[in-house]
Amino acid sequence: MTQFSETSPIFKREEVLREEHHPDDLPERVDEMDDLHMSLAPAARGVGANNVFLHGKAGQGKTAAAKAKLSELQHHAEHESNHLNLTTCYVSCESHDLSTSYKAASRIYQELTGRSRPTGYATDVVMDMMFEAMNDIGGTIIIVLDEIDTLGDDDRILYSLPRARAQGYVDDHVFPSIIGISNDLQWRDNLSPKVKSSLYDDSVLFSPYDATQLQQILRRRAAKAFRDTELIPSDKVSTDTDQNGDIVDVDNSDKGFLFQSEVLSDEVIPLISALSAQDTGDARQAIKYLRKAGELADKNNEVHVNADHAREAQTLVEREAVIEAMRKMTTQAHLALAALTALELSGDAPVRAKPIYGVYKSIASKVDADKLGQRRFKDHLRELDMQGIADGEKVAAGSIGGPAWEYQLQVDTEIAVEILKDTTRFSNIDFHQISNDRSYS
Ligand SMILES: Nc1ncnc2c1ncn2[C@@H]1O[C@H](COP(=O)(O)OP(=O)(O)OP(=O)(O)O)[C@@H](O)[C@H]1O
Repeated sequence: MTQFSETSPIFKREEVLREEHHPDDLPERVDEMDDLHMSLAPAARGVGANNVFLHGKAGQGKTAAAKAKLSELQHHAEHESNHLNLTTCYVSCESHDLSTSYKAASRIYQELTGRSRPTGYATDVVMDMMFEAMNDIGGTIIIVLDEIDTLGDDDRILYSLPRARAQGYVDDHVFPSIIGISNDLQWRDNLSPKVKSSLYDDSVLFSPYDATQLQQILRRRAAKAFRDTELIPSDKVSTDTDQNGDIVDVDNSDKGFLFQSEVLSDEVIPLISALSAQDTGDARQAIKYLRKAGELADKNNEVHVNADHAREAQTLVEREAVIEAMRKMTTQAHLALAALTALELSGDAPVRAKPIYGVYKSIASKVDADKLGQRRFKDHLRELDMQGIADGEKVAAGSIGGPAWEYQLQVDTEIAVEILKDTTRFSNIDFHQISNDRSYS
């Protein structure tokens, strides 16, 4: 039996590699932080911040930048300013499932007042309660709405909140504004012109990190998280040390820091950075790979993290992401997955789309779901392929001509069954029985 241990040969402070760690400095985002600074600067002058929209792909530091800049402003309000009465409020629309203006307004009300979320009122009433709470607080109020696209088409709050002063929803002594954050560019483009013009006075684009920037981010984290790993100010480094390539910017000063680690082999951070940069340039993903690589070494009681750990970490993290994607799929996508899973269990995969469609229709009847036509059903198979859940391969055309495709699962069949059975609709389905029942196809 493996014993639990209070110490690790690898980690010093592994929590630094978790999502809840908030960096104070983001030297790779100096320009974006400057833009954000300009948008918030009017608040320091007592006239309220501009509304600003931060956009860019996932894991590009949008949330981290907003939180860091707001804490700078908060520090200014508390220690440097005589007049700035500042209230900030961070709301994650996705985590709290804020898919309507009603839900968003009631959550903001809760955050501002500390009271419970109002329920059972009309949307207008809850919006009024939110504005009334702002009147009670007074001064500059900056609301961060993260994953703002969760609101979908219900854009009422996005119209009312940024224009609250102009519309007279709040008193003259109140200056509310929004920092909206989204990685869904399509959603932003589809906003009505009315909302677009009121929601963002300013907008800041966060473009994907390249491999060099990711290396810097990882080295700063690694120096805090791993044992015998540090950043040494370059003016304190003895001249006979080889400084090639590992100088890290820590706090936007001109002073570089030399990265040294007894635990991470030299290739680990460049490899992880290259893997993540080739993919989406997502810092969250890169940090996850680094943490997982450390955990793998730790699990084996090894004292060094090497490139093999990093590669295995990537495989494991990607697999977890696919599983997460499977859980979040729509009913129709789950039905397509269910049909392919049943055929995988019966040993019939790789299998063409037509027999999968037959099994799909049978399962759809069994769970009382709508049945799509064959063409739209095939879109779902292609979607499973794109998400890495299934593998589709073009095979020789049938006698009538045209390309034919064969599909097989890319994920472990038992995992697919487990995830489907977690979905209420499929909880009573016996996939092993379906796979034995030839009448399905
Ligand atoms: N320049 C940076 N320096 C240090 N850590 C960073 C940097 N950029 C991002 N991170 C870290 O990467 C992770 C993801 O960043 P963040 O949540 O800010 O991204 P995001 O752009 O808001 O992504 P999403 O749209 O998916 O929410 C966080 O752990 C954050 O601390």
